[in-house]
Amino acid sequence: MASMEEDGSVEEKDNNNKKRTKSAIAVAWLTFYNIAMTAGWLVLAMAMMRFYIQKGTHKGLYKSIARTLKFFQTVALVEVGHCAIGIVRTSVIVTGVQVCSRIFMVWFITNSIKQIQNEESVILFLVVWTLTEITRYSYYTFNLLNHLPYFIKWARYNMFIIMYPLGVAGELLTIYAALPFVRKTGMLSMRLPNKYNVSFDYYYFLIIVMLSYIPLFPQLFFHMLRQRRKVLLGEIIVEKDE
Ligand SMILES: CCCCCCCCCCCCC/C=C/C(=O)SCCNC(=O)CCNC(=O)[C@H](O)C(C)(C)COP(=O)(O)OP(=O)(O)OC[C@H]1O[C@@H](n2cnc3c(N)ncnc32)[C@H](O)[C@@H]1OP(=O)(O)O
Repeated sequence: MASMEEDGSVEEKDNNNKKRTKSAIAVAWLTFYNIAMTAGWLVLAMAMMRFYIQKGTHKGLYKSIARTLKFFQTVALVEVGHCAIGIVRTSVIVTGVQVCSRIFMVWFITNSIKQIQNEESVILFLVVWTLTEITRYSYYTFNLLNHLPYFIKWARYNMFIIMYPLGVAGELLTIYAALPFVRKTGMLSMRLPNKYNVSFDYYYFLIIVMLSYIPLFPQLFFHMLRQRRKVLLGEIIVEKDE
């Protein structure tokens, strides 16, 4: 009996140790990830400023930062994995919509349609994303290190009130600017007849994507308002199970 109790407590200790080790690994990974992403978006911010100061125009700016942007925005897919395996307390759906819509904007709109890369709306969402991500990833980093300056916390949970609508405006205007090119070229579309017997019109798909902002954006925005109330005002918020 004594030996069983001993075994039990050894097993319990072992489990606790595993939990501690796992969370230590998770914390180490998240700290590394957030520092790398803060650095990445800072590099982007500096590259954009340097370009504008040197050239005095936004024309050509997207092209000059495209590789770095594609890399860091695509890496953000890892965040959906963080939620799925439970190392961060965030909804997979909220993160998935946020990350996928950004990746879609980068790869399937701005990168694929060269004619729109110099639109002001592209610069608008790029500046907004950059400011948002520098704040967000530095918030997570300092939070993990238990040394969170209040102004970063304040910025994380206040800036989105202006940045979110501005970012969405930049994205929607960019998709809108892409529509004539997509219609003219028939890019990424499949017309019948074809061997798969499938028809897909990217032009109408983009219109559906634009319309999907109407139900999805308020949900993301209100999610952030709830987070703001929780973190800045200390309100206890009971989230529905997903
Ligand atoms: C096929 C194409 C489909 C297209 C469909 C289109 C529809 C799209 C419609 C909507 C479009 C939106 C487009 C977006 C535009 C922009 O981004 S504009 C720029 C402004 N944007 C913002 O301000 C973004 C704000 N939103 C968010 O930050 C997101 O909601 C979020 C990224 C999902 C984050 O929210 P959430 O994680 O829930 O809140 P937090 O308070 O930050 O975190 C909760 C807890 O999780 C911890 N955590 C999360 N991530 C990390 C991490 N990387 N490292 C460490 N910890 C992390 C965080 O600390 C919190 O933990 P606790 O403190 O313990 O609660």
